[in-house]
Amino acid sequence: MISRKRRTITGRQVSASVPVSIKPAKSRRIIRRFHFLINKRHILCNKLNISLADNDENANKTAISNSLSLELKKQYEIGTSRNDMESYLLKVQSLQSDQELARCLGYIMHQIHNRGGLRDYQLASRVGQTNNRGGDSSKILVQWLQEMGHKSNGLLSALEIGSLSTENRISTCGIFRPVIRIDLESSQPGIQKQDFMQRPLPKSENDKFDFISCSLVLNFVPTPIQRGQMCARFEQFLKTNGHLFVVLPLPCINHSRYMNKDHFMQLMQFLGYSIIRYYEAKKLCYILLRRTGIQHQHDDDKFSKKHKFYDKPGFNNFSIIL
Ligand SMILES: C[S@@+](CC[C@H](N)C(=O)[O-])C[C@H]1O[C@@H](n2cnc3c(N)ncnc32)[C@H](O)[C@@H]1O
Repeated sequence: MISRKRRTITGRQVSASVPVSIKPAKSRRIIRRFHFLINKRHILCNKLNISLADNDENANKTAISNSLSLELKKQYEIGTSRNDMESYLLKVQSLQSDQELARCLGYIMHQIHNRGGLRDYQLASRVGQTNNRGGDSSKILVQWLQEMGHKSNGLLSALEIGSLSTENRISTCGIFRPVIRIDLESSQPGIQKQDFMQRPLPKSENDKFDFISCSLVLNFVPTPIQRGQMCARFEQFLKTNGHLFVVLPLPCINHSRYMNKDHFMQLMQFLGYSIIRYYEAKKLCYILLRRTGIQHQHDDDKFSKKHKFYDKPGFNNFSIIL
């Protein structure tokens, strides 16, 4: 159970202190719906030749208003005819006219940013972090750090990307001070609204972090190239020998045509990390890496292209390209 400020997932008004609980099936539905929207957004942007270099709402609005679209802005700002738009979304691949494509994109933006799509997605994810649903993923990180001899003396700085709560173990364990928490959409005080890809670069080694946590964020990033850009960017925020904690849904690693555990590890080694810990749970995999700065060499196109490792029915297309 968690506290939430504005409304329940069904739209009912609640006071700040009323805890909200969402049944697992409903959480899954919200999360699936959100991934459906960002997937369609990606297809539409490609068809419209709009480059959404990030997930930022304002950047999206700018990209959109520069390119098309009274039609699109109209949909974005007021949103209309839900049933029609939903049926359009199911056939975006076959839509041809820019006007139709722009209407769909505007509708998606409206759903994500104005109709609470991202907010409800975060809420569903936060409910998934409660103890009776497995707890937040930084529990594993803290357990590992304690095994490695780190004490609760607040000597290390941490950046938590995609932060949904100030109460996660990373914030309460006492090992880290400060913990800077950022998210595309701040869901509570203490979490800055910021896109990591737009975060100003540190000016000196001292401004860098000892730890970066990136739990269930890479899979949220819409394209393989943008995921690669995020992986490459961590380095600029990490002190030498600093640690990076990555959590991914297990199917990204064990059920993708274009990714597996070895390939992910080699990609991170190529970027100058060594692997410290790896753990697979039922649904997630947890990886702790240390930034050594020593890059492992590989064939030129090993990470700059997709390589098909498996071609089995039901596999997904998760990949990372540098
Ligand atoms: C599934 S939630 C995961 C949250 C939490 N870290 C966890 O482990 O459950 C993904 C979050 O990552 C955030 N996110 C995605 N891309 C981001 C970026 N470029 N910068 C900051 N936050 C980002 C999203 O807004 C979303 O709240």
